[in-house]
Amino acid sequence: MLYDDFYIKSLIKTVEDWPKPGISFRDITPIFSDPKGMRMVVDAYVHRYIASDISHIACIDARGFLIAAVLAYELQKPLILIRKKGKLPGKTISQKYALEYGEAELEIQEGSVKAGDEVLLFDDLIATGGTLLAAIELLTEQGANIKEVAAIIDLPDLGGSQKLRDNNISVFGLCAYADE
Ligand SMILES: O=P(O)(O)OC[C@H]1O[C@H](OP(=O)(O)OP(=O)(O)O)[C@H](O)[C@@H]1O
Ligand SMILES: Nc1ncnc2[nH]cnc12
Repeated sequence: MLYDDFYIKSLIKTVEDWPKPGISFRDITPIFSDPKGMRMVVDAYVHRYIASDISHIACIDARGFLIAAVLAYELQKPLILIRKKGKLPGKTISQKYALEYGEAELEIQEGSVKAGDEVLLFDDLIATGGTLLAAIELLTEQGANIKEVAAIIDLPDLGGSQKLRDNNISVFGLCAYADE
């Protein structure tokens, strides 16, 4: 199904002053209750990555899991979960970070990637880029290469996608919300 930016944006709802005053929260959950929207988003990523040489798809807790799991299934690639602190059993490596509306800590299981792995890192949204940069640190610390970062929404005014590009990370955002 051909990607239609207008259609996808008609599904994404903006909630003002949530979870904190001053934040315009871009709610992607209606995409998942709309089979056409879900198909359109998944197809856009399948089309982009079907012929690429990615070896793994990594994704970030929690909204990043939703599309990444379907994409990993479609592309038949192993899926690596990067989770909020305290959720993964066994030996983990963790990384603290700041995001648009708070602070948190991400973890990955030790040995989930290795040198030579070509990872597509997926999250739902790029704001300040703090979350993705922390995830990149966890993956590269174990020797993996970040082939590309993909997200449904980019908020370029918050500087995250530029910060990633400044760190030589390739970034693919499906749709963008710049200051309207
Ligand atoms: O670019 P940043 O400023 O770091 O913000 C982007 C992150 O913020 C949201 O995650 P959140 O921690 O709210 O988690 P959730 O997916 O569990 O709702 C979103 O899903 C991204 O991961
Ligand atoms: N403005 C925003 N909307 C939805 N998720 C977010 N994560 C960080 N900033 C966000």
